[in-house]
Amino acid sequence: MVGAGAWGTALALAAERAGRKITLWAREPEVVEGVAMRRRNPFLQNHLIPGAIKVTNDLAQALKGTQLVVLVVPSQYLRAMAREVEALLPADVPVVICAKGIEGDSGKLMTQVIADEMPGRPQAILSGPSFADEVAEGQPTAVTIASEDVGATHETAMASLAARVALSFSSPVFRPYLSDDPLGVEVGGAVKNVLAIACGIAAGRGFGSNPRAALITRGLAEIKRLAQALGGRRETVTGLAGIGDLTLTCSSEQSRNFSFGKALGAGMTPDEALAGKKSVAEGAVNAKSVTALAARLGVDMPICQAVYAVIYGGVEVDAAMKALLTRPIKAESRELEGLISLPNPANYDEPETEIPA
Ligand SMILES: NC(=O)c1ccc[n+]([C@@H]2O[C@H](COP(=O)([O-])OP(=O)(O)OC[C@H]3O[C@@H](n4cnc5c(N)ncnc54)[C@H](O)[C@@H]3O)[C@@H](O)[C@H]2O)c1
Ligand SMILES: O=P(O)(O)OC[C@H](O)CO
Repeated sequence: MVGAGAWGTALALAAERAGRKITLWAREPEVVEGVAMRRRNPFLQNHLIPGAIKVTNDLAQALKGTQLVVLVVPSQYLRAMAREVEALLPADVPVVICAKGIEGDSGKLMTQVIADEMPGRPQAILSGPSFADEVAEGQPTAVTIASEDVGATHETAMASLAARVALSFSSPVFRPYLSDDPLGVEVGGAVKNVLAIACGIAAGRGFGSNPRAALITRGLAEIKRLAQALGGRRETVTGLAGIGDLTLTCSSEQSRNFSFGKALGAGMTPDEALAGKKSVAEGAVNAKSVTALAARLGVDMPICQAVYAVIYGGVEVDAAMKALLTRPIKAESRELEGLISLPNPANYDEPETEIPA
């Protein structure tokens, strides 16, 4: 397990429950010390880590003899980490990507980052609605594991990397589903972080259930559009890694992204809301990469753009909301999308607030 933040640690516990032998690689000496001496990780404080899980900050030692590497560092660090791992790992050992994000500078998906840095290496992606704390606690959780080699037949699916990874984690409390659409799976994971910030903002502003339901539903339409533009399938977006994760993170204060948004909605600046946080609110980074990628592909993602405008454009929450709600009236269905655009009378008295792209 390369990365011993909350999620790497929870996945180590899940795999240990599934009977695997785990070595946890941690970047921070205090994490190694905490796990080795007290069986506690400061990133996931409430859970005892069984002695069978080894911990080290020596990457070569962690990778020695391993049959599967699970990469669990945040998306902005994945490229550098993959480069380090690649130099130490035999070519045939597969990797599982667990980061949810799109790379800032390049706009690349995590699978593309791995293809750049670990060319030819078999890769799978694990995503879905899964708070680390609940997985660590052994609460029932279902995730999606995707790899391109799942194929269309029983034989190819059974022999796929996704199936092998699923067996590595599967236990009576952790149920993986297989997918052959890594792209659709990862777009869901990256964009839901930004949408969770939007829902947090609405909650922090004091709004209730109607705005949240609207943001989740229209946010899902944004995920679908981006996934499809990149070659993923709309259908994948209705699965655990799409609507499942979106529903989870948009409705719980356990989500770091939702909580970050809530602080913004309550009036904090982005810097104030992020100050002193050891854990990641990846959507804050992804608001930039998602909107840049959408602009490059010509994909309409107004909610993500509004979040970007609040975090980076200095746009006030109320102005961003009004701008979203008073856009031209459009059709909801896929078939009519793009055909209808009515001037919105709700916008008649004031010029529309610009949401910078
Ligand atoms: N926490 C969850 O509930 C959860 C669930 C599913 C997926 N994820 C995803 O897993 C990934 C890891 O998140 P997390 O929750 O474990 O993180 P975390 O916030 O708990 O910990 C931060 C992690 O970032 C690492 N880090 C900090 N600076 C680094 C650097 N320069 N280079 C490499 N690593 C560095 C730390 O070592 C630590 O592992 C994210 O992409 C997240 O979206 C998290
Ligand atoms: O706390 P968040 O918002 O990073 O969400 C964690 C996981 O991605 C939930 O599936």
